[in-house]
Amino acid sequence: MSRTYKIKECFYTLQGEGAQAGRAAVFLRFTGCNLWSGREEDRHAAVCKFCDTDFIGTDGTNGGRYTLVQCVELVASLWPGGGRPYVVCTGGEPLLQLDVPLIEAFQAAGFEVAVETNGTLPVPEQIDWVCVSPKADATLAVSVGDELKLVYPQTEPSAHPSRFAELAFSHFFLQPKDEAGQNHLSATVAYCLSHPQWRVSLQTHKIMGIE
Ligand SMILES: C[S@@+](CC[C@H](N)C(=O)[O-])C[C@H]1O[C@@H](n2cnc3c(N)ncnc32)[C@H](O)[C@@H]1O
Ligand SMILES: Nc1nc2[nH]cc(C(=O)O)c2c(=O)[nH]1
Ligand code: SF4
Ligand SMILES: [Mg+2]
Repeated sequence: MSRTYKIKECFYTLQGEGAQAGRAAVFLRFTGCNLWSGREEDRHAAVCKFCDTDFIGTDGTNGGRYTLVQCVELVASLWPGGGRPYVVCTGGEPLLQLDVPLIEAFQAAGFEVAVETNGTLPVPEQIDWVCVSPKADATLAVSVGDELKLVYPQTEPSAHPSRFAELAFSHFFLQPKDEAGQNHLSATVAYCLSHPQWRVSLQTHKIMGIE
């Protein structure tokens, strides 16, 4: 019996964030994270406290347990044809499950493979686009990638943007923290104006009203 991947949900949408914002993509959301259980009652004690995502279980759109072949079939079935097929592996923390055989199987099916990771786990070099989003209280294990996308502000000094500015990324983004009753946009704009290495990343899917 071959291994299975636990998938929360899988859907076709536009990448909302970062340097690839606006690009059509199949999102594959893996179940589970190493920085929060995903349960509201644990949020205050979690390493990562501001998460905007439900990544528990397999009950979302197209969720379930999939073998490698089934996973690739699912993702490929959601691509409409044309363009450059693109799959964004997210979660939860996708690198708890995403492995080299699955990455290479997506690529063999014609997909470019992206990952959204919290940067605490090693990143397989086969991945085509690596987005790292460091978290204040988690040790950063990744210092190279395509984009570093820091949720801002995180009040802890360990997550100040200056801590990441010298790392080997091609793009540096500050993404305003989406937090009930708070507006972090003006602080994000102000930091980017005074530190031009950084660009603003808006969560444009939320503005557009898509997944
Ligand atoms: C839900 S996470 C999943 C991938 C991975 N665990 C990570 O943290 O990068 C996807 C992206 O959403 C960002 N994010 C999570 N909660 C957010 C919030 N409340 N406001 C803005 N961005 C948020 C994360 O930092 C990450 O860049
Ligand atoms: N449209 C869209 N873009 C995204 N970029 C990163 C996301 C994520 O949750 O990882 C996300 C998401 O959930 N939806
Ligand atoms: S590391 Fe990512 S998935 Fe995990 S709790 Fe934080 S934002 Fe959510
Ligand atoms: Mg999201």
